Amino acid sequence: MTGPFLEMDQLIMRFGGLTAVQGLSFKVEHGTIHGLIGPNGAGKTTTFNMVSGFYRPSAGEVRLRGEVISGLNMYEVARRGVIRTFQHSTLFAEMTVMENALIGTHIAFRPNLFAAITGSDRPDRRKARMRAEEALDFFGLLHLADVRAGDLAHGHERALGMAIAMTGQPDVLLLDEPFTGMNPEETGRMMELVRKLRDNKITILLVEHDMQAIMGLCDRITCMSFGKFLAEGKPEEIRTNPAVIEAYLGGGFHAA
Ligand SMILES: Nc1ncnc2c1ncn2[C@@H]1O[C@H](COP(=O)(O)OP(=O)(O)OP(=O)(O)O)[C@@H](O)[C@H]1O
Repeated sequence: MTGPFLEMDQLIMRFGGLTAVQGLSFKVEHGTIHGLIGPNGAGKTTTFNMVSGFYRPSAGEVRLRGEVISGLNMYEVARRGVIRTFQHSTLFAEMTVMENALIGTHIAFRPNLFAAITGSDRPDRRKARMRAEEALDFFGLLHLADVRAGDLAHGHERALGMAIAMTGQPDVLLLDEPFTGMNPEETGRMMELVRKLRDNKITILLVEHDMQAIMGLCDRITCMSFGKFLAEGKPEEIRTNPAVIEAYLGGGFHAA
């Protein structure tokens, strides 16, 4: 691999007259947990959407291992190993935990109608089930495999969202506010799991408002404000950066 692992280069996103992201550049190193922070409306979610292929940038590029991935659709981006979770739950409430996890595996195993008719997709289906079981086990959900997703406790629901993303075997996992609505115990447990993902060489880009979680988890943090790059550094550098503190003033920056 030459150059940085994941690179955002001069990203611009315009919505009509509003420029939500204005020339944002930063790099994410392989195997790290990289935080993206900024006050409300700074452009974090829009940036995520450009990285995951949900939005095509108005200008600029996202590169993975030097290959341009911006402009590809979400499915193509996922096939290259970049998979996101959503801020709000997108589970199928009426389906079981296992069924939800199996849906995630379809990102990796392109469903093939012909193979399904002839039965030649059976090994794939077995592999998909193994992968789904592995992901559920990793997130401590295997014992809940037959429970309706809609009946899960909030912490388990968020964990299932991550397990679904993991069944796609990402190299890069984009986590959008994974700790929202979690109690401190659930947050602590989830932080441990995110560290374990990093131990397994998965690169994490994390948007999160819980500053304690961000500061405790991230190797590096990029802070944006009004759609622009503001600062980058290690958690302790960001916590004490005057420009970052200023950007958050009035917005409730409680860097523990
Ligand atoms: N689809 C859209 N159409 C028009 N404007 C949008 C759209 N999505 C976001 N915006 C605007 O772009 C700006 C950045 O929004 P974005 O959601 O990316 O910020 P954020 O940093 O994720 O905020 P928060 O922390 O509140 O989630 C905001 O002014 C928002 O209103």
